[in-house]
Amino acid sequence: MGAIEVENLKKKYHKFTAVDGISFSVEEGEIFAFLGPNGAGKTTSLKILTTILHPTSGNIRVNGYDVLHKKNDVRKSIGVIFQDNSLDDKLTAYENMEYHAVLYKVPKEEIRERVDKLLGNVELLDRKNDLIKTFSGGMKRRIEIARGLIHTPKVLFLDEPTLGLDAHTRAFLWEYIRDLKENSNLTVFLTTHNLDEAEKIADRIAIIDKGQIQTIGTFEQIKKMTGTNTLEQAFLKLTGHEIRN
Ligand SMILES: Nc1ncnc2c1ncn2[C@@H]1O[C@H](COP(=O)(O)OP(=O)(O)OP(=O)(O)O)[C@@H](O)[C@H]1O
Repeated sequence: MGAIEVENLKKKYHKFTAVDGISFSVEEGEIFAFLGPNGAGKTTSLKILTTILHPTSGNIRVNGYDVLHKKNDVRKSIGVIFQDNSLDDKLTAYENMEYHAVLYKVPKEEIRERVDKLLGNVELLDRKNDLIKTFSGGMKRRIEIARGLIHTPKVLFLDEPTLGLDAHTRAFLWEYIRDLKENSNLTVFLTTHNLDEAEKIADRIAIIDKGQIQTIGTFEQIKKMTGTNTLEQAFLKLTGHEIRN
């Protein structure tokens, strides 16, 4: 059984088809990237996989749980980091993490240790008692990722994880995500329109455009299948040059 299994997923917003019958699976411990231009259907797919949105049709399982009928089981077994900052600016880093831990029923006696360890991993332990409103965008994203791991999820979903971050924070997060995979067998599903991001951290990439998967494979397989030398060339070959709205 894959960590994520998707069969013929469709999502319509009224008459507009945002996701048009996609199928794929992600193995446990794999880093899988959904790479696509603006409006491709990446965020819509991620919201369906994380039970935020209802699909129009399709069979979707995450950690073996059906996203329509076992919502709570899915939610308990995943961590999700969306594009928008979802931290409470008026609370400290520690309090934001603690709040999330309580919500996810982390045993009370384990909370302090887990928070400290995760804050240490993202190099923000010394700032744990500072208010989030004093943090930079990159620091907030690091806290969000640490927070998303507090209940030891089996699958981590990241929507454009490094959008708007500087090169140092991007490199740090890419390395951190790879470390998580190596050391805890975490499965990672991320959306991105950053070719570099997909190439640097994903084990496999699905190129999605106009609601459909154009190709799936490793970076090397995609280059071979498209007869190109770089992911950028493959991407443009598969998705064309037209600007998306
Ligand atoms: N609530 C909604 N109502 C109507 N249309 C929507 C809604 N949400 C998204 N769409 C449309 O569905 C399509 C896919 O959007 P989605 O946000 O999934 O794309 P994306 O690949 O994540 O793009 P981006 O990289 O720009 O975030 C877009 O054309 C978008 O305008």
